[in-house]
Amino acid sequence: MIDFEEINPEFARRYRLIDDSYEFSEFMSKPLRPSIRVNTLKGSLEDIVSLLSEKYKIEPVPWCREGFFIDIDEDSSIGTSIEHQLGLIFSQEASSMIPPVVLDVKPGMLVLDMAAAPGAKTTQIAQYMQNEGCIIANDVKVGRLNILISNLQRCGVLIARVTMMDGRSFRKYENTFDAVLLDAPCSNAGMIRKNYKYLKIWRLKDVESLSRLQKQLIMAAYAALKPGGVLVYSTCTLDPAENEDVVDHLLANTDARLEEIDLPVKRHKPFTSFDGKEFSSEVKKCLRIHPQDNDTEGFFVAKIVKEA
Ligand SMILES: C[S@@+](CC[C@H](N)C(=O)[O-])C[C@H]1O[C@@H](n2cnc3c(N)ncnc32)[C@H](O)[C@@H]1O
Repeated sequence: MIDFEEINPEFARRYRLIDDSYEFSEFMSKPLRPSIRVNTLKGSLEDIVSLLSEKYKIEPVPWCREGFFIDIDEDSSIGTSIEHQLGLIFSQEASSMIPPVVLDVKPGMLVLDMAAAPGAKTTQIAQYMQNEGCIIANDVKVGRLNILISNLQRCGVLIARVTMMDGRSFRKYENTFDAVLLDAPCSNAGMIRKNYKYLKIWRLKDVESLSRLQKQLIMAAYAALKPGGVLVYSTCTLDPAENEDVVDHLLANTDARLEEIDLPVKRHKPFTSFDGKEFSSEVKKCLRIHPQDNDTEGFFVAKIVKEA
């Protein structure tokens, strides 16, 4: 089993406060189950699933109709498969399929994906919109935008306009978007199962500066949302400073409201206080997923609405 204390004592100290269970350490030490999302912009779900079933053993992801765990040996990569190259499937971690499901977009909407690269969620949103409407797919990093653009092209997404802006500057587009996804930059603790490098590079001071950035991004995302619209905030980390604290900041400074996330996903109770800070009891409506809950990455999702 992975020895957090030996690899990164600062991480071990912090995460003892977040989840000190044996199961947490056990699942953090296991490699992730590979999973894919079927891209219905390139064919029907039934046809692509039947094609995949001829080659692979697949098992549905309970919370995403197009998601499947896929039984491949560790050495073979989905990324080089013909199905992936043709855009029929997207290699995507199962918990990361949740935010677009919760965003609940419709064809014809104007949607902002504020931190979009490399585009797993943009392509998922586009398939739910059936390539009708418009998605502003934004990111601040040019190298990651190039990967986003190639993913959009591979998946047949026709409705995305790619922008390269600091997400915080979207605050000037007040009340503009029908739906906004902020899949925020984070300390990536949820991704340790994918690669132990995320454990080695984790620093508490980064969590603190990311928390400040996330609070500014969520305020801009909410400003850009139309009344009556939905904002989804998500991270692949479990630190309350990057999750409940950020949502609490939005609730304390705006008229934002939270909604329950009703999906068949096992979950942990959100923190209503941490590190001497109290949060609004509303944050109980957020979805906090620890790796042992569903054998996935650690993940956090909040569904926020702006009154019409
Ligand atoms: C968790 S990743 C997004 C993953 C993406 N949503 C997906 O599903 O493929 C967070 C992204 O935030 C971007 N980012 C970091 N700071 C940002 C900022 N100030 N404004 C907009 N994007 C930013 C990073 O470049 C990174 O691509």
